[in-house]
Amino acid sequence: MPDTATPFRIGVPSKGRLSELAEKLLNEAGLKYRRQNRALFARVKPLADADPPIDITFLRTDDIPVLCDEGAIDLGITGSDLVAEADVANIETRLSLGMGGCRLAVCVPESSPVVTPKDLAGDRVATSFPTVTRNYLNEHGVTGHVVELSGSVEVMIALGVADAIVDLVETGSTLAANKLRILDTIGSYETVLIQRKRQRLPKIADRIARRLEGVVIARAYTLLEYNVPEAKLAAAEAVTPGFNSPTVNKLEQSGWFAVRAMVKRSEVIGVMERLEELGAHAILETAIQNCRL
Ligand SMILES: Nc1ncnc2c1ncn2[C@@H]1O[C@H](COP(=O)(O)OP(=O)(O)OP(=O)(O)O)[C@@H](O)[C@H]1O
Ligand SMILES: O=P(O)(O)OC[C@H]1O[C@H](OP(=O)(O)OP(=O)(O)O)[C@H](O)[C@@H]1O
Ligand SMILES: [Mg+2]
Repeated sequence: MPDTATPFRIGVPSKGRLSELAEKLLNEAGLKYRRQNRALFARVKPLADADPPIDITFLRTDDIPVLCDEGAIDLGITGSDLVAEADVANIETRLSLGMGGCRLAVCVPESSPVVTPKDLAGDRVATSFPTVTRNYLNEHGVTGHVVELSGSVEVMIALGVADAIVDLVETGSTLAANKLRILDTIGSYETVLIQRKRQRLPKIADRIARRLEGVVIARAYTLLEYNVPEAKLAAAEAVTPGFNSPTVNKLEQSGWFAVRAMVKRSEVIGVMERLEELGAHAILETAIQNCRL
């Protein structure tokens, strides 16, 4: 019998760049809460009367994978880089949340003679991602000394503590400011929803994941509507295939069709220009607040 007395716990970052992003995402998915000063929990209305209460649990971002693995929280919002670093067995990624994109890179001074990862042999590598770093060095058959730190890794070469670093890169401005260059990219990461492999309350977890998925898709897509002559309809549908398929309706004006389709936000300007070139008229873009597909 599942333990329905214990609240359903969602671990979210208590501070830092992901904290507000996570709160906004959960709010848009209908999970609204207010954190009282520095409280550890904030209660959300249950999704259904019979459900246990849902507690948003405010944690260090890097602790969320471990606490999910230990069963202290049922779902967690954290960085997939931190999931890789935690390297725990009982969790899985349920959903990419379309935010917090970044890379983990091996970086060396701009003036360094190092050209390939093998040139790092015997070097000191400073990082706050020791597990990922050791795995990377092993994969490349390189023995190096990993200097484990909790932050401000980018200054360790200048401090004479390291010959290279493994750190997160988003815009590259920290590297430039410290006269560092990327030797190799270990991986790309983003913010994810994680869950225990054996869910305590799977129905609630599924419902929350579906709500978040609706918001994530709505943020990534926009709705495009336009009118197009029959002769160009097939070409236009190829430009706007939609999430599954476009909606097409005959217009009163003979030989013309109205098309409505979801288009990736990142592509919509180019799509509108291609439709215009095809002879489409009344091309309208509408934001999608939420969706279920
Ligand atoms: N430029 C970035 N620097 C650090 N983390 C980033 C960056 N871009 C995205 N992220 C994501 O945010 C996570 C770090 O969030 P977290 O809140 O722990 O640290 P933070 O926002 O850097 O705050 P602080 O480092 O001050 O604790 C990373 O693990 C990564 O998934
Ligand atoms: O490529 P960029 O856009 O410069 O971002 C990467 C930098 O951002 C993070 O540091 P953060 O700002 O989180 O400070 P921290 O070192 O205290 O975590 C990360 O540790 C890098 O140093
Ligand atoms: Mg940081």
